[in-house]
Amino acid sequence: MADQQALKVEAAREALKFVEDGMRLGIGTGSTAAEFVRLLAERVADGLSIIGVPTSERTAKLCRELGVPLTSLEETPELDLGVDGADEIGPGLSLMKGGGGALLREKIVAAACRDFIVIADETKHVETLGRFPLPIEINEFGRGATSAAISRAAKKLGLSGEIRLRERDGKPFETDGGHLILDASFGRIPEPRALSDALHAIPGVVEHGLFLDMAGRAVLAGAQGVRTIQA
Ligand SMILES: O=C(CO)[C@H](O)[C@H](O)COP(=O)(O)O
Repeated sequence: MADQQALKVEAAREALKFVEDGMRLGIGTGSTAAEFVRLLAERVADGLSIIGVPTSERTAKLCRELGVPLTSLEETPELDLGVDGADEIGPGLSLMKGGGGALLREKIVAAACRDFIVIADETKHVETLGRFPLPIEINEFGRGATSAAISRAAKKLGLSGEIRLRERDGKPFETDGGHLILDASFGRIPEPRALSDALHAIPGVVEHGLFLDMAGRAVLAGAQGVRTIQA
């Protein structure tokens, strides 16, 4: 089996072909997006002129270290192309994201992009979303009530499972925006749009990791090579 990190590099390399001189880019978070940043930095060092909005403090740090010029959505509210990884890629290029905890900024940046490409190794391509727990970013205040409301809303859609507060080093994981993350192990999510709408209706839910109708293309790298799927 091809090395997974090498496949991430191949997907990132393919996505780089869509980057043109002068573009304003949304730059994703995670190990696959980091490979994209590394390759992008090489092109920038060779003279490519781009400007990027990072989707996390982690990505911003990597970009600064490698000399990728950055801007913000305040200075540059409209972007040409976003490139980011995903935890799962399902039917119609529906995505599950947020494994790295950056889902809120990732979604804001993706929504600001005219075109959005998701890059991944083939193992992320699934028939139905839900193998991976769904990350739900919530406000700290009232987190117990928010979690209970999520559970009730999910049940109405026939979904159930453990909803667990994400922790790091024994403490609640805090996002770049100062929020918390619940990881909801609902299992298969046959109707992600209905779940997305139900979650958005709950006070205390800041955002969730279902990215629907956002990706225009998926670049998937597997042992047989790299393929691109259009939405
Ligand atoms: O959504 C994300 C971070 O919030 C990542 O894109 C997702 O978790 C995939 O990460 P990786 O490329 O490391 O597998």
